[in-house]
Amino acid sequence: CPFSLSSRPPAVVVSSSSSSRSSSSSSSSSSSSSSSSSSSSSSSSSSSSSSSSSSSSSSSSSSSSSSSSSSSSIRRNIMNLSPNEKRAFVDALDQAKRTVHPDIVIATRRYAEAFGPDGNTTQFEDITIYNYFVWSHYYSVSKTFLGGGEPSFGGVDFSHEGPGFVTWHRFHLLQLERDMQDMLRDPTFALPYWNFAIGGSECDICTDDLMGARSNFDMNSISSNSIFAQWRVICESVEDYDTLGTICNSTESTPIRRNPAGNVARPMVQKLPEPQDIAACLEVTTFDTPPFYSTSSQSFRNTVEGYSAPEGTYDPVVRSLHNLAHLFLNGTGGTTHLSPNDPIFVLLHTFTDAIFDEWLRRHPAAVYPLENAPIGHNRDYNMVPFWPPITNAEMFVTAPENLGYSYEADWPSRPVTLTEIITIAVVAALIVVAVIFAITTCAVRSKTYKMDGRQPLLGEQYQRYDDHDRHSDKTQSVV
Ligand SMILES: O=C(O)c1cc2cc(O)c(O)cc2[nH]1
Repeated sequence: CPFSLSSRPPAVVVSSSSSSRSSSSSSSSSSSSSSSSSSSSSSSSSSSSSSSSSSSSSSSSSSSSSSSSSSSSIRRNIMNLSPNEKRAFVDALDQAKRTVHPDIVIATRRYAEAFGPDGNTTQFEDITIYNYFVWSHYYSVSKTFLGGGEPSFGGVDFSHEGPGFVTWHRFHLLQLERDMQDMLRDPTFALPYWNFAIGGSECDICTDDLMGARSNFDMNSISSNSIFAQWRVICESVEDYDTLGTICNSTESTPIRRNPAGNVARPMVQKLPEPQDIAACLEVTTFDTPPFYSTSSQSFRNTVEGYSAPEGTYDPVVRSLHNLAHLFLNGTGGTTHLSPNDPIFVLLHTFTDAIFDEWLRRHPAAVYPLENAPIGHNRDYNMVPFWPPITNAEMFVTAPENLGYSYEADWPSRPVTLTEIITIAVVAALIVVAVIFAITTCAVRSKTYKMDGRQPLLGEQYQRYDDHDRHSDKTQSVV
């Protein structure tokens, strides 16, 4: 069982309550059947229970990644949820924000100080399910403390700018989804997604029934009608972490900041990606290319992450797809060490994962780099800070068949190129000419035939008969 979730991330210990999770990366069962979700302490029972995704038709035809029978949860477009389902999802997130994680505690000091000044006082804390989701992302991007007055080293990122970007965030979401399934006692609970590739400068999910509208009083805040206006962020004291060598703890501080499309200093991030950007990205044929970094060209991973143009060409000033959606949010959700504090992070990343899954489906021979990727990003490396160990390779598989979830999604088709338009026009013209030729030929033949049919009975034959008579041997008798 390579990623049983009954345990903890590195530098984190399991609390006494143990849940009996079972999941297998190979068997596609994500149903955490016998989940003991002892939502101890701060759990306030939010009303509704499951935002379980019932049926609902995936609209149109195109290539929707179909749900397989082996999938126990179906991730759907949040805009397609019913009002009750929307409310249930928002409530479930809020419940996760307030429910202490039944299995995990976080380390608040580095290993050297993990047992306290007396060597006997462990420096661990309880943390809520949602805040653990925030903490693990922070931990993966945090700088390395070097001590001795040296500035902390920021050259390591376990979850971005490398092939592990897609696999790391996939497991990150899966862990949250399973924790929430346990909390809700609903193994079919599924995280929805935000189709951020809608172009324009409107945040369609920024409404009070979903992720919170903009406050009327502060451009950078969430409306007080939204439950998310009550949320407080963790991991804000980066200065301390980098200079004192402390680690983010579970202390909550300020409200979420968000000002969609409001970055006046950077017009390029005032608009969301376009649908055709997804189509172009899905056509990039190679999963990742050397140097397996944010400078990679013709790399699907770097394209969906958003350091390349949608067609796959690296350009240092370009921000597209996932990165563009983060930067568009312009606030908590646009800062790497804080971004999951804004719950839009969940929906932005489920959509990024949906693109990854569709790409895997279309490129079954895809290869994940074995070596030469940044630290933590090689195929068989464990992803930091997840525990028990789970490798990138284990998440590089199609979700419906292997991981127990699927996406209900329609994918935009690539716009037709000028060359294709010209080719189509030429072929169409040739067909028209051929049809006209065929019709004309038929018409002429039919006319000839009709004229033949109107030949008088005494025609050529008789003339020939006459001729025959005229030229034949006169000695022959005529009957
Ligand atoms: O500047 C970027 O491209 C950028 C910001 C940002 C924030 C975030 O939380 C991410 O996960 C990625 C990211 N990229």
